[in-house]
Amino acid sequence: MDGALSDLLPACRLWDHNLEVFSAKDNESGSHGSGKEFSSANKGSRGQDCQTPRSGQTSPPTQVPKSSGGGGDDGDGSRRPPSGADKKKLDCDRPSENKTKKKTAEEGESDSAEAELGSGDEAAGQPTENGMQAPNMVGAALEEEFEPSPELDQGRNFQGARNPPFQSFLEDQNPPLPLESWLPEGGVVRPDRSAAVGVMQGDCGQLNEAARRIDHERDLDPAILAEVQDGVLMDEGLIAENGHYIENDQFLKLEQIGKGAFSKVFLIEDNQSKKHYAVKCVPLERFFLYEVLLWSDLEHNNIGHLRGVVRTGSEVLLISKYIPGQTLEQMVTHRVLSQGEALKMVRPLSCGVCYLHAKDVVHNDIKLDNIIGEPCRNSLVNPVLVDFGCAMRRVHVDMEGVNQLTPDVDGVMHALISILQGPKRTPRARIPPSTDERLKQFIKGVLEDPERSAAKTLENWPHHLEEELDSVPAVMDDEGLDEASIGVQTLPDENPRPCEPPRAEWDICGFFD
Ligand SMILES: Nc1ncnc2c1ncn2[C@@H]1O[C@H](COP(=O)(O)OP(=O)(O)OP(=O)(O)O)[C@@H](O)[C@H]1O
Repeated sequence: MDGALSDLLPACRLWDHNLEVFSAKDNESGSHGSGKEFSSANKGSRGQDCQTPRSGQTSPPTQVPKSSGGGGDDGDGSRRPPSGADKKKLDCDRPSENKTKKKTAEEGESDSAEAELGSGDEAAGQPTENGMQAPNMVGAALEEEFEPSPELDQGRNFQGARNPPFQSFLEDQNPPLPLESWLPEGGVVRPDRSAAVGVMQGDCGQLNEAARRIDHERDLDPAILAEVQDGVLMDEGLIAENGHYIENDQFLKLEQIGKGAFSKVFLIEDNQSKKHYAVKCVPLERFFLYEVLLWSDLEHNNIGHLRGVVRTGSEVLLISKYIPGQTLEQMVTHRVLSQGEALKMVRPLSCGVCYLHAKDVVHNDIKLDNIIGEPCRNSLVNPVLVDFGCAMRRVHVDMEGVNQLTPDVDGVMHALISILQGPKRTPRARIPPSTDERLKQFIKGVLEDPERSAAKTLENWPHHLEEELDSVPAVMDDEGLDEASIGVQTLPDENPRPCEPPRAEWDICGFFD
């Protein structure tokens, strides 16, 4: 591995160089690209702390995407809506938009772009053959808001276009470099202005396109946003009507089933199909484009399925397949699993993680809270990984001393240990050293190899170990099991490390040496 790494050192520098460019762009614009390649996405964008590595964990360099289009960063990486000053700056950066507004004012017409644009459009708001609403007054206003400007067309608010030193650097090159050459492959381009506005049935590509559009829409006047929905549904059980997917009209909210830092998750029922889905409601300013781009084409038994994205007013609904059951976090507080059971649960989880890695997606936030235990026919549960808010695209250039899959390997190990610790969560509970060594070996083998398919993972899984450990209790109970025999150690109370993996023993980073 070392050899391969040193061979790649020149490439590392290239990557670092690109990182600078991406960081500059992202910091300025908050346009996150297609998720094709980037160093590290994190929930910093939504004010969460997942960029903080777990103790002792080596993490890839972190960049904090900031609010797009003039929105700011609160210092903690969280997004906030554009302030007055931001908006002013944004206005300066959008000459064509200013021009339009100025023209409107000069003509003494209504302040509202809708009024100006809507007049004479007789077909406005009428459903078309495909059930979509024809561009109406509001749609026209949206288009007006998206009046093209060179930099927006090349990659929204592209840093180079508004940064004179950077632009002159490009021009100074011999031959001069076009701005586009600095966009990452598949970088965010402005959505097609003729794209329909409303909610439609579509495929994964259309869903991603809608997500990009929604990401841009955060800059729009809330009054305009309130008038029209936008989004794509890609499940036959989610049925939009006349470009709408509205609570009570097209679906019913049944109950709240989860809560994130900035979101609430509800169980909904589609009014026509009567099918159930989970809907994560995120304020538009907290909408994280990468979450959708990286999640939308994932189809695996152990990965949640994104089925639709809809913006309603200033809220974005991420609609996914509903997974009945508790999170593993909730589960382990009520059940004590044997080591074998825990291992059986980690097996399909590892398959899901291998599937992700084979698709170059690193989840980056694997923990019991983000794994839902779907009841199966046998008494076990099928673990399903959700929440792609921290996910990142793996870059195919190695970084010095950092394996990009480490956070996920670490996450699976941590999950396994947390399951084994069970309800008691003794600060330093751990499995017996002999088992520890064997587990380390196969989890290392299974998860560090991005080429390994999920099927191969299953093939190589040490089923014998599961059987062997089936009868071995995972935690000491209140009656006081023999601590030595199950390898549980408890640190003194003054030094508690709840929910922390015992790093020294697992030495996960050491796997990659
Ligand atoms: N598809 C689903 N089916 C059932 N429950 C779900 C589903 N998706 C999410 N949940 C529940 O909602 C909780 C929060 O969801 P999720 O982890 O996606 O939000 P979050 O990322 O924590 O939110 P935020 O990004 O605002 O922090 C989960 O822990 C789970 O209990």
